[in-house]
Amino acid sequence: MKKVIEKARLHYRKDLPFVLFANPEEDKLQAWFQRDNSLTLFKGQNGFVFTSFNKEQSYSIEQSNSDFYEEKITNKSDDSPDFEKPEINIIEKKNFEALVADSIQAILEQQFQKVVVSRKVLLPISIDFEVSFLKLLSNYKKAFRYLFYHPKVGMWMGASPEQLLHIENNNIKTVALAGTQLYSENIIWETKEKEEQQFVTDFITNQITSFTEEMDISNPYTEKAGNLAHIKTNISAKLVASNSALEIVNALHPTPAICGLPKEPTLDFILANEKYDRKFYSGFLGEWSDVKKNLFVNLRCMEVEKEAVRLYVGCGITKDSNPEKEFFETENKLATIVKIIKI
Ligand SMILES: C=C(O[C@@H]1C=C(C(=O)O)C=C[C@H]1O)C(=O)O
Repeated sequence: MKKVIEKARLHYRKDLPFVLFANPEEDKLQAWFQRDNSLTLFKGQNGFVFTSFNKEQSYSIEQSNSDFYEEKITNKSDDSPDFEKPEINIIEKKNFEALVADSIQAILEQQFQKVVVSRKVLLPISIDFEVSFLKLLSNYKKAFRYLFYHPKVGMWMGASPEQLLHIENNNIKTVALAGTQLYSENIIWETKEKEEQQFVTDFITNQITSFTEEMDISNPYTEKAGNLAHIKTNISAKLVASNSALEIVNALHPTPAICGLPKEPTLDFILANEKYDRKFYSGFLGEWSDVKKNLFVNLRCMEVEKEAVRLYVGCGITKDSNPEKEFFETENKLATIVKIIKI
């Protein structure tokens, strides 16, 4: 594993693009190191895809222009002290609660049924990205863990609990994930959370129906993600046409797990009201090849700069939401990613 981390350090010093990633439940670290610093648009070619929330930026670390490495993850769970979560900023809290209140109002006016609003938290610190990524790897084994760097895009890392799409041998798999609370032994979900998650399941199954047959939809169940719990439904089916993957991604993204229902008015609402650019947060990323597509939603992530990190968090709003409760939900999500920071 040292080899990949050292190679990443050298590549970073040379300002060359790379991505390191580990699939959920796998103790295998995979890496693509690009041979030059070109910024390549994603057009369905083999490689690693990195796409922004608004799809305006969609890039590929192309297989044909990169060296691939794979190593067993050997670092043990890191029990060094966690980075302390910053104190709550009263202005940020008020602003976010006002955004949630506006969202509820729009829902009551029947502009849409559910919207996911988010915020960004700036920490003026310089982090050790190698150690932080190692901590992320060992702390969130059930998540899709990654570190992406491109000199023309920046550095991002995260531990996503949410698969957008998996396609292999004409079998398609995805999930509907929503509803959040702190993890405990006996979790009870309220109607609000169940409804919020059902919106996602219905949207996804609707969007993929015309591309698939023999769809199988699991019952919703509780899924642990770090110290949080979500409601999850597994959806699988067979593809009716083998070259429809790009169309399916377009039909799915952005799902109501990170945007809203219906898609268009909620996207407009987010762009008009969040008042910041989500960039790659809640976009999608992952492997894309002729044999396999394995994409995840970019959640529980941060953007790493030389002297600052930006953390991105959001939550789903329905008519029954409570602004302060939703703010604390984003604080809990923040805690999962802040934990892995090493300065
Ligand atoms: C938007 C985020 O997470 C999404 C929203 C959730 C919710 O509203 O409960 C739960 C899981 C994710 O689908 C985030 O982590 O920033």
